[in-house]
Amino acid sequence: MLQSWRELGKLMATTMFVYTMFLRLVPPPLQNRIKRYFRKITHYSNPYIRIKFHEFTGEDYFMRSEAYTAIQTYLSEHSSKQASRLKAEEAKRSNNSNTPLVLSMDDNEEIVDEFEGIKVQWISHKITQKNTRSLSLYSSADEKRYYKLSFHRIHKDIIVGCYLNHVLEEAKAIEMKNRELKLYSNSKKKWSHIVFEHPARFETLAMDPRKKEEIVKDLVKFKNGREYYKKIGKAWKRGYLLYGPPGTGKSTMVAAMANFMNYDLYDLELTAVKDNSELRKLLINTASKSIIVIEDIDCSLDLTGQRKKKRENGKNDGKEEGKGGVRRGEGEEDEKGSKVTLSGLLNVIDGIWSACGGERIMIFTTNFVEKLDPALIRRGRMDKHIEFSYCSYEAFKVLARNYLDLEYHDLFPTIEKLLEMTNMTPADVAENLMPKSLDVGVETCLCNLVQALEKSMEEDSKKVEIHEKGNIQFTRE
Ligand SMILES: Nc1ncnc2c1ncn2[C@@H]1O[C@H](COP(=O)(O)OP(=O)(O)OP(=O)(O)O)[C@@H](O)[C@H]1O
Ligand SMILES: [Mg+2]
Repeated sequence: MLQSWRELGKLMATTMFVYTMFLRLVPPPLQNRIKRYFRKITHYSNPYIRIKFHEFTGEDYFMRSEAYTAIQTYLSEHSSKQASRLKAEEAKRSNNSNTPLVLSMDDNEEIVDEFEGIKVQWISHKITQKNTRSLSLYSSADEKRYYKLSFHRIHKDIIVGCYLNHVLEEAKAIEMKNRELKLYSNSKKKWSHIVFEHPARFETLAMDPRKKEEIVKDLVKFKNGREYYKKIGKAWKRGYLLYGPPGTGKSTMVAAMANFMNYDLYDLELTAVKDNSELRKLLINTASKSIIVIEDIDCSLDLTGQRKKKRENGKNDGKEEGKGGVRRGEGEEDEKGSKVTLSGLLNVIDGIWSACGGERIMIFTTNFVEKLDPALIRRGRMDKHIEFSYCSYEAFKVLARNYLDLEYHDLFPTIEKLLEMTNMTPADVAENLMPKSLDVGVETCLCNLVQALEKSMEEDSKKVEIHEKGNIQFTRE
């Protein structure tokens, strides 16, 4: 293919040369007519179609073309494998890319791309024009760049109809992959953001590997589920409830999910939301491909009882005051705190927000799942409930790998037994494994952990003793 393009190029160049020489010999009135005929002849004899995408468009060539940028992104992913002349530019910082440089094809370089078995050719052209008007001290020339796409006439419909769309979609996906993630938080009715740079990854998360794999599969299925959600007529949203004791990795899991999905994170502080309508506005203003997390949902709203429970001391209006001054009923006034209600939250999750296109994940975390209103966490709202518990031996092995670069040690079996006999959170195990100074060796760290586990066991047995004594006294009384 490339060979035939080259040959065709040579033939065209020779023909163009002969043609221009010939035009010079012809008197001007005849030139236009000859030009018209020549265009017709070349149109029928040349089987290839060429499309140019200029870098700058608009009347004064001031606007950078989005199509050009997208093509550049798309080709930079393919060109580094094919093109022999590349140019390097500094990459934007991103969680998923460790390479500081991005390679793309150099000017006047060409590559061949394939789509549904059809080969197309891309050439990056640079034209340098003398710029007499330029006041720049550094450059006296105007550089114009464009990409030229060539393909056989018979594939026109597929290339124009599908391939170009494919290029734009792929470019979007590449940009998403390489972008900086953002962490949004809400204050004064608005979202503000900072760059999200959390190192948590599924590989470093200490939990049962089977459970981890199940969660990863679930996320992948969700990510690729655009058509599926359309087919079943459900909004492309998924809810996760993460519950378990403090320090078991719930917040770490949220960060790992954001990194894995390459989604922005919206940390929604419900107690800072004035009322249901503000909540609605905030949620509508979240972007597609994002995770909205409400940490410690049991503390954010009073969602701990039945929604219809009546207040014992006051007028029985079917509403109750929440822990943070947040109420559970509709329309109740509270001058001090947030007036977000459980039903308000449910309405937003199920209502308008669900109708916002694009994939979004909502996560609630809590230490007390049993206190939550079942309506809030029923399947369909919180589709997947993930329990976080105390450190198992499998989880310990991940932490030992993370913190000490250790696959096995003679103390591992002792630690395994101790972990079966007492409860310690991954946060505490991690704290004990962390070397306290640079000269502390692996063995010292493991011994620290063994001691901490033994101490925890002693405390457990003391608690049992006190409990038993209490029971005995109670029965005597
Ligand atoms: N499963 C885990 N895997 C790896 N590190 C963990 C895990 N659990 C806890 N840690 C470590 O302990 C620290 C605290 O964990 P994290 O904040 O995720 O706990 P949490 O479950 O969100 O607690 P809380 O309920 O108090 O919010 C983390 O910074 C992390 O270093
Ligand atoms: Mg947390």
